[in-house]
Amino acid sequence: MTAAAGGLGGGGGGGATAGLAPDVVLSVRDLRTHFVSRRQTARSVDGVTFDLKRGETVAVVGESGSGKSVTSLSIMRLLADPGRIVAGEILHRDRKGVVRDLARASAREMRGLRGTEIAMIFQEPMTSLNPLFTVGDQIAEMILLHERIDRRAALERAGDMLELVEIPAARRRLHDYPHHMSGGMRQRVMIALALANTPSLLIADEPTTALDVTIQAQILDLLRRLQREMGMSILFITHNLGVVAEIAREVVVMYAGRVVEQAPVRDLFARPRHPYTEGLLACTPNASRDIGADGARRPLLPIPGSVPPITALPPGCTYAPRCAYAAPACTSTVPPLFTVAPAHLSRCLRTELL
Ligand SMILES: Nc1ncnc2c1ncn2[C@@H]1O[C@H](COP(=O)(O)OP(=O)(O)OP(=O)(O)O)[C@@H](O)[C@H]1O
Repeated sequence: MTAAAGGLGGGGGGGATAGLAPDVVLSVRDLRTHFVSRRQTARSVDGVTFDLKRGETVAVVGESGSGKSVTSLSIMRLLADPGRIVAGEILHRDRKGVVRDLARASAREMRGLRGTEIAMIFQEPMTSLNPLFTVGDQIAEMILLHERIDRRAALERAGDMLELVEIPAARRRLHDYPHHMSGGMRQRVMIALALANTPSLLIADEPTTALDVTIQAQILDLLRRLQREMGMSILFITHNLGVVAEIAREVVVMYAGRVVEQAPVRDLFARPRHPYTEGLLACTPNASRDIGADGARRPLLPIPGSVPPITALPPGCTYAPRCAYAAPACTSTVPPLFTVAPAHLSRCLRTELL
């Protein structure tokens, strides 16, 4: 694969970059990531498009298997074999204003970008933390990878990072091993590690899913504060629409590898326009929606059925087999994304019914 950075670098024009607004840090354009084997093709991500502005948060939401993680791993270029980006662009603007198409960046360029410009946090902190080293050493090591300072200065900075993520007695905890810490504290250490080099983009893949509700709220608060202070952009991956309302300004709803609805958070909650989003909202615990006009609690209703296997999608709208509004036309045509309101897209032939 050839490096495209030279051609796009500097934001000096050139086809793709020319259309990138100056406040956009990440522009994913018609991304297609497939897993092709001799027996079958999994179109795990099939035409995903969204923009993420500086200092803002976009949430990607959907049930298990909808393609959220494959989208984030495509951006990081950490796809497992035989996963390949087969089409589309992933334009990223670094802190110096240089725009690269990550879909075409070389492995060497990606190594330089991961951890400095683009960082990732996961549901399970132990996927990022090494059990054999103290948390201080791990954060210092991350800083030393990208900065020419001495070890003592790096450890000092690691202490600052632990303070930044509000770990009590931070400097003393530098010498702890990850397994000495609670799940919530480990998640804070992972955030410190991810933010050690002040990335322009943080990808957070279900970072609060494994935590109890109180700790979850604290971690979301922390991410919001750090985002305000550091000005980074966050791509937040979750299956939980309740969390989306807390953190994001814009939502991308995915189903079976495709975007089915995309809108500012408020509009999506006020008036979901795709039956799948309506279904997700109906099974999301949320105070304002759980209580009906009569004051009675509404039951949370799961969406019937499950996401179809990505290698055997039904023809037409892939949600039609589960959809209460499905009409005969839905099973013959893949609907395009319709603009149903300003900045609000829905991939449904019957959007007007909602
Ligand atoms: N290595 C792989 N080989 C083949 N198919 C894969 C591979 N990795 C992912 N897929 C398929 O891609 C589809 C999307 O998976 P993905 O992990 O992105 O879903 P997700 O929405 O993130 O779900 P979850 O919330 O469970 O992580 C799934 O159908 C999955 O089976």
